[in-house]
Amino acid sequence: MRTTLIGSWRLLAISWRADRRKTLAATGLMVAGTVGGPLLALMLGLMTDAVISGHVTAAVWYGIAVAALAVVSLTFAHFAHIFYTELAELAELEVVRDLILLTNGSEGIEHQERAEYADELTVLHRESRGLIGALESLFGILGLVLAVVFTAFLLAALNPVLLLLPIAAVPPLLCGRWAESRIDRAKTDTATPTRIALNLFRLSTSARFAGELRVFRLRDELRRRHLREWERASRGLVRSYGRAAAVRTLGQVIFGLAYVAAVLLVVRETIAGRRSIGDVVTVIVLATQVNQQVTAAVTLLATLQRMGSMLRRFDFVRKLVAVDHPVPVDQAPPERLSSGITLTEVSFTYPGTGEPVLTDVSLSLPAGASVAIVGENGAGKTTLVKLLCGLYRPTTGQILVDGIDLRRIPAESWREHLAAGFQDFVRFELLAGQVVGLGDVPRIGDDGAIADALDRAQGSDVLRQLEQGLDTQLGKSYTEGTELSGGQWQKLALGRALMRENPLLLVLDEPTSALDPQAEHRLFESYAQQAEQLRAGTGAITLFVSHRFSTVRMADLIIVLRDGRVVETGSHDELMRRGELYYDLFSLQARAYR
Ligand SMILES: Nc1ncnc2c1ncn2[C@@H]1O[C@H](COP(=O)(O)OP(=O)(O)OP(=O)(O)O)[C@@H](O)[C@H]1O
Repeated sequence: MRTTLIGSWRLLAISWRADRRKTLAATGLMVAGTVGGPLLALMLGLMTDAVISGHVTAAVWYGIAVAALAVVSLTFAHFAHIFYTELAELAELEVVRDLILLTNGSEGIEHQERAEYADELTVLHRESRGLIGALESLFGILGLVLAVVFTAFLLAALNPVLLLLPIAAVPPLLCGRWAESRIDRAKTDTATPTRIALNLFRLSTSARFAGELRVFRLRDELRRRHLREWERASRGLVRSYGRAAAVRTLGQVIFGLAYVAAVLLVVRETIAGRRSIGDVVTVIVLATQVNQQVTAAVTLLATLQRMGSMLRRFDFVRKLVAVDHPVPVDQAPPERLSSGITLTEVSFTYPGTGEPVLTDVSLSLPAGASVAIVGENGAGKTTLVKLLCGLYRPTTGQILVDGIDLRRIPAESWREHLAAGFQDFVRFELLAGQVVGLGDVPRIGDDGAIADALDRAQGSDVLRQLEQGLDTQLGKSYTEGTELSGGQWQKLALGRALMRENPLLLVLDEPTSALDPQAEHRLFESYAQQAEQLRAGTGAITLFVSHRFSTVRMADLIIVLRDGRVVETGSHDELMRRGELYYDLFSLQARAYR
């Protein structure tokens, strides 16, 4: 009940924030529409008595009142609906915006690794579509409360025993609430298979994976898996829907018996001459309305309860996303790096996993240096990069930027001083210029800056191949969209990484994996120049992760990772002289290319 009440209050607040005038209008219309019902029952009774006693004028006026009230109760709800729909659209926009902010506006991305976060988000996405129904239910309930009070008053005036009729409405309400909470629990229990089934469906229908799916003949396998997960989810849901329906029916049967008893009571009093025929008409109509009110209340409360649960889920997700700050966040990042970035005994374990991915990493990345991180697959290179970008926080140990604990620098401010090209870069389906310009949003329309960044990323050739240059729409989602090759997308992503002119840290995580050897070579020459400029400008560190040792050797400092530990650091020459892991990896690759 608490969840429903709090949820209703919050829903009303969302609606009020969205549009006060429309909220008031919708409430007024709904209240008038629902109170019209019991009034109509009263007028019908009075009209019947007027007809029987031969008071024609009174009967006509009562008849007009009945007609007017019938129009009010039948039509006002429709007018109110127009307002709800608009309000619900605005409210849904607010909820969707909150969802996007919750997912992307947080400090780190730890929460996105957690299964319970993904499950809650799956349910939230689905439930947020029900806002129109929820708002309608909320206003409907407000009107119903008034209608029930008014009906109870009229029934009590006829015979106080009839007040038991609304009381008999309590069992269906309780049964309805119980049923709804079972359904809610079933949704949470089945969120994991639902999410997996949705992912498999996306995988099976996405054009991006179509080639691989066909080559490996995965269609049937994916379909089988999708079906299995879907059946797991729907079996749980169907079972809970069945139980819920049985319990709801039980509640309605209890009320039905009370309804029959109430009508029989008034009929008996009328036969005994203590009541008029008009009273019987009034009671029959009122009792029918109580039945409708109860059925409506059960349905509306169920919707509200569902919405209350959705808003509670929001709070749960907010808590998951919230980051506790063990140290005050009170430092600005330096405008220029003077000493560099230091890691002291940094260890990191991904949320929800037991094994550390990085262990006791202590490093000094000097200001202005170009640094390469190498190591076998799974050694922890990308994880280290993500820690430096502030996407995760070390489980233990510290990262210091010119002596300032990174945790004390607001995440947003730190990221403003980063430029990054990731291994799993995003293929934004936008205009080509925007795909690059997103790297520095304030300059997204600055064609000169975009062309310059692309030039430094050795990606100007991509532009020349596009018919409308920077204004070419990219992506297969558009009929007119141009699709690019993997390497072309990567060049644009690199251009995006180079849009920011004065970063403190330029991160390039396998920036050349999709490029041909010539393009790669030109790119690294260009990086060397940029690293030089950045060194002179902001003292920035250029950090890149690469498996290609011919490029790695250019770095001032090479860090060799193995199983999450730093096993060697030094320049290419130093590491070659040492003759350990770096020497082995380098020699192996050199032999393979010979
Ligand atoms: N999001 C994640 N959740 C849990 N474990 C993860 C996650 N991402 C990576 N790992 C694990 O962390 C380890 C290091 O991964 P990481 O991506 O940092 O390696 P890498 O050195 O960059 O590898 P590669 O050269 O293949 O890109 C791997 O064992 C991987 O399974």
